[in-house]
Amino acid sequence: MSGKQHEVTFRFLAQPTDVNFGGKVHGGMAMKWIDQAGYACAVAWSGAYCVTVSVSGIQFVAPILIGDLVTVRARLIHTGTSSMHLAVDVLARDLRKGEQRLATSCVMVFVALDAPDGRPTPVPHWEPRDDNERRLQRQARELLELSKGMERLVDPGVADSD
Ligand SMILES: CCCCCCCCCCCCCCCC(=O)SCCNC(=O)CCNC(=O)[C@H](O)C(C)(C)COP(=O)(O)OP(=O)(O)OC[C@H]1O[C@@H](n2cnc3c(N)ncnc32)[C@H](O)[C@@H]1OP(=O)(O)O
Repeated sequence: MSGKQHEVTFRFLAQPTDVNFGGKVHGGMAMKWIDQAGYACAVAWSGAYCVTVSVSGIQFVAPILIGDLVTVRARLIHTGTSSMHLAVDVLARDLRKGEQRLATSCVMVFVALDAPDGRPTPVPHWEPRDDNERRLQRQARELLELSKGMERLVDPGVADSD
């Protein structure tokens, strides 16, 4: 069934174990949910084991509180040969008031592997279907160029410096 499902949504309640001393969900917890939803979306699209290679432009725009209904939505916005670029949004709803707000968003890149410790393997091609998806695909390509620029800033000797 690879190449069919381009979107995955998780829904659950924010729990006391997810929050910090201020009563707000830890940024790291939100990132874990984002990684899991992105992983599920990438595996569903590719039909292969996938690894995270980058997370870009992560923004924490509103807090998530205990008891909020959390929605994590990951959707495909670009495919390369073995890579899948996903927009991931985290929404929080106060169930007493019914108001939903955007809490966190980012763009992630996953790569499909031919085995859990294997090499990159091709994924089904994804085509945008409307102007909004074409805009998101353009942004994914721009972020990829920025990401390549960041890679050039990494000191290749850093792994030997300890
Ligand atoms: C047995 C089953 C177990 C199941 C279990 C279930 C567990 C259920 C819980 C799951 C929870 C969540 C799980 C999340 C998954 C992880 O968290 S995985 C852990 C974190 N990630 C990693 O360890 C990945 C480490 N990186 C690598 O191993 C290597 O970089 C890779 C990914 C194999 C790529 O190797 P490479 O030599 O760079 O390959 P290369 O051919 O040059 O590039 C491949 C593609 O990557 C792209 N790429 C490389 N670097 C970048 C970058 N910085 N930015 C953008 N694109 C990039 C390239 O553009 C290329 O794209 P395409 O042109 O093919 O479309």
